[in-house]
Amino acid sequence: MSKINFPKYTWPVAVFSIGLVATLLVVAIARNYQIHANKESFHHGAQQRTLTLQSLIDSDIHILGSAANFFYSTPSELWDNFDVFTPRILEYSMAIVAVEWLERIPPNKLDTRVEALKKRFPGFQAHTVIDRQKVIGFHDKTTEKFLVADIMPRTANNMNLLGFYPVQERFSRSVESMERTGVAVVSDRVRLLQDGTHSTIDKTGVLVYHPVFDANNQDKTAQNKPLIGSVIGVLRITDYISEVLRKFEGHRPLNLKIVDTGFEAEDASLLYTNEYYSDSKGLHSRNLLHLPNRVWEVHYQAEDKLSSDQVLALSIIAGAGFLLSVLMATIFYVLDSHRLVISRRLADRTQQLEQLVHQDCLTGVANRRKFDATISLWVAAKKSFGLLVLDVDRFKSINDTYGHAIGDEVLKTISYLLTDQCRTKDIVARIGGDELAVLCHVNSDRELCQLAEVLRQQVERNPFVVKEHRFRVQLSIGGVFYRNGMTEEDMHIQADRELYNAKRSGRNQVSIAA
Ligand SMILES: Nc1nc2c(ncn2[C@@H]2O[C@H](COP(=O)(O)OP(=O)(O)OP(=O)(O)O)[C@@H](O)[C@H]2O)c(=O)[nH]1
Repeated sequence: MSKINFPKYTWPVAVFSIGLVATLLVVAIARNYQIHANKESFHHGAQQRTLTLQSLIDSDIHILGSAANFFYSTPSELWDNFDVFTPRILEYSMAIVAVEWLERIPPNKLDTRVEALKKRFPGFQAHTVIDRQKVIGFHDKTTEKFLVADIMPRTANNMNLLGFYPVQERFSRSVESMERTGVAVVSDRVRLLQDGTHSTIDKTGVLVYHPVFDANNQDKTAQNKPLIGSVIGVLRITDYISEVLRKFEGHRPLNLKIVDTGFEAEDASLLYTNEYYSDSKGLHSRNLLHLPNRVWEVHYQAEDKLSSDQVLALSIIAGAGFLLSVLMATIFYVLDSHRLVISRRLADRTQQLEQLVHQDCLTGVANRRKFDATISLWVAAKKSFGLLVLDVDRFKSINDTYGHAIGDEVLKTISYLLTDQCRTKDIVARIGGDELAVLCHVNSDRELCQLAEVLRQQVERNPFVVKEHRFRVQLSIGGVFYRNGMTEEDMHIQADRELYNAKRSGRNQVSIAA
C-alpha cells in the first residue's frame, strides 16, 4: 500500500488549527457560562436588594404602628409623654424623618386646643399651606381639622411643622381610606414640608398614615370606627436607597428605579432613579415591593457586559490555548521533521543495501545475482540483446608475477574500461574469479561482434603500470546473440563454448556464435 507523503507543514498546521478551534470553543463556552452566571447573579442581586428594601420599609411601618398604638392605648392626659416614648422606637429606623401626631379636632374645640398647645409649645401656631403659600391660623373654622399636635424628633425643621393642618383633597381621601379599612395608608411621592414648599425642591418623601381609633368606643365595624387622629411617619426614600447601597457595598453595582403604581401616583410615579439607570440598555429585572395600600415596582438595570476580571480570565484561557496550540504544532513539526529525516535515511540505506546485494564488492559492477536476474528478465521479455563472456588471459601469471593485490587492481580497471564502453542500460557483471560478462542492447550478431572487438581492443591498448613494471592485459571473449526460443542456459552454454574457442584459438580473440 503506498504511503501518502503530506507536505512538511501539513501536520503542524493541522494541529495548530485544531488547537485554535478547540481554544475558541472553550473560550466561547466559558464566555456563555459567564454571561449566564452574570444574569443569574444580577437577578439574584435584584431580588436580595428588593427583600432588603421591603424589610427596611416594613420595619419602619411597624415602628410607626407602635407610635400609633401609643395614642390608641394611652389616655389623652398622658399624650404629652409622646416625647418619652418615641426616641426608643426611632433608634431602630434610619429613614423616618419625623413622627407626627395629627390630632382630630372638631370645629368647636379648635381655639381651646390651640391655646392649650401654645402653653405647651411656646410660639405654637395653627397654619397650613395653600398653593404652596403658608397660611397662618385657620382659613375657616367651620370644619374639623387634623392638626400636628406633637412631633418627634424635635429638630428645628420638624418644630416648624407643629400646628400644621392639611387641607388637600388627597388627605381627606387618606382619612376616608383609614376609616373604611382600618389599616395604614402610604402616600404617593411628596415634597416634605421639612425641606420647604418651593416647586424646585425635589419630592423625596412618602408619608405613612397610621389610624388611631377611640379605644373606648365599642363599635367594631370599620365604617363607624371613630378616628381620633393619625400618626404620620415621614419617610425619606433616598435614605432607604443609601442603606441598601451600604448593605450591598462590594457587590456588583446595580442601577435602580422605583415606580409607584398606587393610588394618585400618576403625578409623580417615579419615586427614585439613579443617574445611570437606562430603560433601553443591558439587563433588566422588575421586582414588586408591597406596601399596605400600594405596590412599588423596583426596576434594576446593569450593563450586559463581562467584568474586566472575566475578560482577563477569558484572555488568559485564549492565550494559554494559543500557546498550547503553538507548542503542539512545534512538537509535531519537530517529530515530523525527525520522521522525515529517518525515513529519508532509511530509503538511502535500503537503496545502498539493494545496491550491495546486486553489486560485486571488488569491482563495483553487477554481481552474479544481478546478472542472472537480468538475463532471465531480458529472455522473458524477448529483448533484442547479446551476451558476451570475457576472461582475462593468463591472469594466474599476473597474480603470480605482481601479487594478488595487483591482480585485483587489474580486475577493477578492466571492469571500469568495459563499463566505460558500454551504454548505461547495458549490464557489466563479474560472474567468476577473472570472468566478466556483458549483457548489451544490440540488434544482430554483427553489432555484438563489433562491440566485443571494441572491448577487447580497449583493454589490450590500455597500459597497466605497476611500480617499475609496465604490462598489458588481454581478453578472450565469447558471445551469443539472443534468438527466440533460447533460454538463459542455452545462451550461457553457447557463450562459454565461444569463449573456449577464443582461448583455444590463441587467446586475445572474439568468437561469436553464428
Ligand atoms: N587477484 C585475484 N585473483 C583471482 C581472483 N579470483 C580468481 N583469481 C585467480 O585468477 C586465476 C584464474 O586462472 P584461470 O582462469 O584458471 O587461468 P588463467 O591463468 O587466467 O589462464 P587462461 O584463462 O587459460 O588464459 C586463478 O589463479 C585464481 O586464483 C580474484 O578475485 N583476485
